[in-house]
Amino acid sequence: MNILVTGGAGYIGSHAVKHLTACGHSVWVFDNLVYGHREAVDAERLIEGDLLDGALVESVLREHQIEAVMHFAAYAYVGESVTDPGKYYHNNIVGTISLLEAMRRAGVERIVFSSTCATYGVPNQVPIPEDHPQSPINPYGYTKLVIEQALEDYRHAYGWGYAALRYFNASGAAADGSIGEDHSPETHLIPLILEVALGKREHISVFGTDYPTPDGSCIRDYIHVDDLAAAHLAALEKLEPGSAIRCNLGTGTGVSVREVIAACERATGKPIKVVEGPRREGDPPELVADPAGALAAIGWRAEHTDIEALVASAWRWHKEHPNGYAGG
Ligand SMILES: NC(=O)c1ccc[n+]([C@@H]2O[C@H](COP(=O)([O-])OP(=O)(O)OC[C@H]3O[C@@H](n4cnc5c(N)ncnc54)[C@H](O)[C@@H]3O)[C@@H](O)[C@H]2O)c1
Ligand SMILES: O=c1ccn([C@@H]2O[C@H](COP(=O)(O)OP(=O)(O)O[C@H]3O[C@H](CO)[C@H](O)[C@H](O)[C@H]3O)[C@@H](O)[C@H]2O)c(=O)[nH]1
Repeated sequence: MNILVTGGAGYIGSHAVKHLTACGHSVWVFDNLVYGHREAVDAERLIEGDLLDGALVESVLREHQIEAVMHFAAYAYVGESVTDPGKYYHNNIVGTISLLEAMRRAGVERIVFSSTCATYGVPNQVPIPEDHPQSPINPYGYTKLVIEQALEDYRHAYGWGYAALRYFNASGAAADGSIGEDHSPETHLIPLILEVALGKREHISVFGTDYPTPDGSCIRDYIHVDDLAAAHLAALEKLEPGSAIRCNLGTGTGVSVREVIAACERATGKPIKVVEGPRREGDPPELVADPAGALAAIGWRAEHTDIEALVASAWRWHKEHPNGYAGG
């Protein structure tokens, strides 16, 4: 299939591109490289451009006879979305509508969209099933919820098939060590801990030790990027005209911040200095996916379920690329 991957030079998108290509699909990457990395993808498959340029997107869709879009491109810093909401509403909503309209003009009617567990807000039930109310607590989560609704409206109006995949905490790196996580600035827990192991950072702060969890730190569901990539293809293969797939992508197992730190110590063989800090605003105590919906909807379940092995895959990338892609 001819597939356009927006945001394909970013962390999760580049892993999806690698997987789709390995499975024999013809993949084109559309990325403005604001946060993405040229080195993360095959240069011949990279189209540099912005989603807000609808005419360019339309011409790319037509030229490469694109049959389906995987849409990863977005801004994804929760904290920044609170302090600079316009940046998020503009890029994530206006940018996506620009993409959808270009697809409409070019006659492309299948899309797999990167949504997030942040659309649930503070859950009233854990593990979280797909029919849990969606009530985001930050602008980032709202932008993703708006697009979920837009996709439903396009399905209703035009008979499109779409999948909204709500990821939990994307983590890990490709098994062959070729690509990995390189966000700048980095805010995610695992790469920050690994920077301590590399000697680039003095300590890791635990954001809150008084949560109502067994060890007092927050619990999350860490899902390997290779599993996310496989889920995207599984969802795409299920898409029919008029079909709507909404599923959580997680392992179903919660891991606390302290447990992640301990797994990093084991995987790296290095002691990690920990500083206990206050809670970070907007962090729900526990976010864990109910994975049953994804198994039923797209026949997918996470294969990387061991946190130490997941961290080890990330460690391989960070050890070999201590300065990320910039270091070669
Ligand atoms: N990282 C996570 O844990 C997580 C969890 C849930 C959902 N998501 C979602 O998954 C997607 C990918 O996340 P990621 O961690 O790989 O982020 P990332 O920043 O590494 O990748 C996003 C890519 O999109 C590109 N981009 C952004 N706006 C663009 C635009 N207007 N036009 C063209 N390209 C544009 C960026 O340059 C970047 O390469 C995002 O939509 C994010 O909201 C991520
Ligand atoms: O230095 C740090 C960084 C994080 N944490 C904690 O580690 C856990 C994971 O934090 P991350 O920042 O790695 O991930 P989030 O759970 O905040 O964010 C993830 O889930 C969000 C939805 O809530 C968004 O989708 C976002 O893109 C995705 O990375 C949280 O409990 C956080 O408080 C720390 O204790 N110290």
